[in-house]
Amino acid sequence: MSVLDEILEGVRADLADRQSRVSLEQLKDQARKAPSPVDALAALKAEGVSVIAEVKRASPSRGAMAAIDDPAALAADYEAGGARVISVLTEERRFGGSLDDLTAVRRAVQIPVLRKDFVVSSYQLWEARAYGADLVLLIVAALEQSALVSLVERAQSIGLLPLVEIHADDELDRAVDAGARVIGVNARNLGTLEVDRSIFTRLAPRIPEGIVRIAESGVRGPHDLLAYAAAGADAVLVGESLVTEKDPRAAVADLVTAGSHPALRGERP
Ligand SMILES: O=P(O)(O)OC[C@@H](O)[C@@H](O)c1c[nH]c2ccccc12
Repeated sequence: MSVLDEILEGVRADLADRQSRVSLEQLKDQARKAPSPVDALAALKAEGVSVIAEVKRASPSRGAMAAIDDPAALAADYEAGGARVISVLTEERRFGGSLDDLTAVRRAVQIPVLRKDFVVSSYQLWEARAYGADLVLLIVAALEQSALVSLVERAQSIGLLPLVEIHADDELDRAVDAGARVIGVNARNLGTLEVDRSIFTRLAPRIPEGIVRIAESGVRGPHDLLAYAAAGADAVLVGESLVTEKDPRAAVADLVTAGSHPALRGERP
């Protein structure tokens, strides 16, 4: 079984448990009372390379990574450093996240917040909204095409912007067919956990004009951001190198400075 399959098994079990405790009607009610969504598309399309800074305690590839006692304070630091979006891992078993982290972060920042999880059901979209997310990750490799299509539509209909994640050519076609307006290329293969940054370089030129292109994983500092930018990234998603930093605010600011260099303006190879 691949790592992704193992993760999905745990995700489905935890989801069934939550569904037995909280009805969809209750969730929808909570979602109606949540703060209205922030315009995440505008944030991602703003000038320069947008930095999406991630709150992540652990991962299957690294194990425990950072303690993060106060995710809200970390997110506020990211925002102060110039991040345009905050990504919050909510998967519990392998990434050490929670929906409570999502709410804590939502309350601490003004910028859009992404629920980073393994979404397999529209129930999780309502959760994302109920706990304050503006964007939701949809991983093509984890979904049948019909499920991907309906989750993209459902997410949009409840005010969530879907970030559709791919790792291979056929997945790009599926993401475009599903109507994705924002596509993330994950340099990490979720089957094997290996990182290969050249995958973004290879896939980005094939992403149709008008779709936001995000490079995910493997950004260790400004140098990697610039390489992704040169390959056409509108935004980068950065986790490990920020959560393990002593001064995450300064680390984000360094990335933002690199990403706002005038030489990058209008770049779209
Ligand atoms: O920690 P990194 O290498 O900066 O990567 C961040 C992010 O791309 C990674 O956490 C991620 C990308 N896609 C995912 C899907 C599920 C869980 C995690 C991820």
